[in-house]
Order: sequence, then C-alpha cells, then structure tokens
Amino acid sequence: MSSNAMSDLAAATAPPPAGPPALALRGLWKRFGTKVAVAGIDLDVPTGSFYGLVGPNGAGKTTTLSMSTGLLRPDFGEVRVHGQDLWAAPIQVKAMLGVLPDGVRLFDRLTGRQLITYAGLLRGMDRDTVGERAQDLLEALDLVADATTLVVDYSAGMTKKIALACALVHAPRLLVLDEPFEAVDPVSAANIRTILATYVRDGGGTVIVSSHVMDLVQRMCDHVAVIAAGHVLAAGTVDEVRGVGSLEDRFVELVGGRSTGEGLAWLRTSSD
Ligand SMILES: Nc1ncnc2c1ncn2[C@@H]1O[C@H](COP(=O)(O)OP(=O)(O)OP(=O)(O)O)[C@@H](O)[C@H]1O
Repeated sequence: MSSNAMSDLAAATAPPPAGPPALALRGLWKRFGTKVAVAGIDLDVPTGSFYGLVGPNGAGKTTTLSMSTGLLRPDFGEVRVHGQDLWAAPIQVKAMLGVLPDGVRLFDRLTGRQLITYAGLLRGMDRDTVGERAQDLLEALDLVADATTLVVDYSAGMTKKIALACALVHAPRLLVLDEPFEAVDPVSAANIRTILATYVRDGGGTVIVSSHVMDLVQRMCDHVAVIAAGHVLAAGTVDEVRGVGSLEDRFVELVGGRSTGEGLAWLRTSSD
C-alpha cells in the first residue's frame, strides 16, 4: 500500500478531530470588594454534554455563569464559547448563547407571547418563525392559557418558564441556565427536562444548569462540576465525580459543613 493510501486509510478510520469545548474557562477570577467570589476557575464543558454545576450557597456558581455569558466582566481569565473568545467578540459569541440568568428581570408589562416574540425579534429572527416557535414553546411549557396574561401577573414558576422560552427561541448552540427548576412544578419540570434532553440528544446542543438538587443533577446530567469557595473541587462525568456512592454523598464529602443543629437548643420549644 502506498504511503498516500495508508495516510488516507488512517484519516478515514481515525476518530473525527474533536472540536473545541462548548465552553472553556481558564483562570477565571472575580472579586467584589474584599470578597473573592471566583478564585481561578478552569473548566471545559464538552460540546453535546448536559453539564451540571453544583455547590453550596455562595460558592460562586452564579458569578461563574454570569462571567461565562457576558453578563459580568471577569477580573482575570478567559472565556471561550466554541473556541471564540467571549470578551474579544461578544456579539458573535452571544449569538450562540441562550441564557436564563439568576433573578431574571423581564419586560413584565408584555404578555407571555409578546415577550417570547420580542426575544426572537431581538435575535434577528423573522416574525413568522418567531410566531411559530412562540406557539410551540407556550404549548411545551404549558403556558398557552396564560399567553395573553401580562408577565407581571405570572407566578414565580410561570416567570421562570417564560424566561426559559425566551432563552430557547433562537435555538442557541449553548444554553446556560441558572437554577431553571426553582419554583417550577413537577410536571413542568419534567417537561423542561424532556425539552433539554432532546435538545442535547437530537439537536446537538449543549446545556449547563446550576442546581442544588443533587438527585436531579445525577439523573439528568452526564457531566458535573462541584464548586465551593470559588474553586472547582471536582469535575468530570457524573460517574467519575460520584464514584461508588451518590452524587449527594460525594458532594457532602467534598464540601463538608454538615451541622448537628446542637447550637439551636432554644428551638426545642417543648423543653419549656
Ligand atoms: N454583586 C455582588 N456584590 C458583592 N458580593 C457578591 C456579588 N455577587 C456575588 N457576591 C458574593 O460572591 C459570592 C458568590 O456568590 P454567587 O452568587 O456566585 O454564589 P452561588 O454559588 O450562585 O450561590 P447560591 O447557590 O446561593 O445562589 C458570595 O459570597 C456572594 O455574597
């Protein structure tokens, strides 16, 4: 066999070259006054993964996700989305992102349908496509009956769902969702999980979710990172990180801090 033919064969049988990660964080730092919120985070989120970000309250999850999506400028470090530097090319990179931020503020004097439409038009989509997708999203998220209700009159869970619809409407390559299931009822949460799993499996998208619910992350995600005090304590596939036990056990082992409640004797009112 000629050396050319051999190299052709090698090229044909070799695995396709891996593209850059959907999200790559390098040396990310953020300080608020004297408080270091994120202390040098490195993280690779593989393309096509369903990635969970877990950590105790105040660990730096929201700060990390805000810096990863262009909502907050890092003090140091680099954010790359599908290989492109976020802070060097924010407009191109943001076009690839769908974001559900923490404590989202919406134009809540619009109705649910108007808000999704507005989000789609802002993304440069044509009105017909936006209209079709708005209807699909309202149906998938069980919001059809409230499509003409002002968002200001939505419950917390409905607000979360309409914000998620706005993040999804332009079919982004990378979805970054800060606590997407908070305040959402179990049926809607299951629907959202199905939408996200399909988006990863069939649509080639990547999802990053932050959550405090370990069981949910263990069942839903294929990768996970445990963050505490602004550092990554463990990251990898869910099976790698959890080892032989549950993710919750591993989380408590890594993060520690279980309290016995002994200092709250005064709460035992029956001892009066
Ligand atoms: N704008 C801000 N100004 C001052 N400190 C801040 C600010 N944002 C976050 N912090 C601090 O940075 C740390 C990390 O906060 P962050 O919101 O990123 O944590 P988190 O992991 O998302 O927490 P939680 O799980 O409770 O939502 C906390 O100590 C918080 O008090």
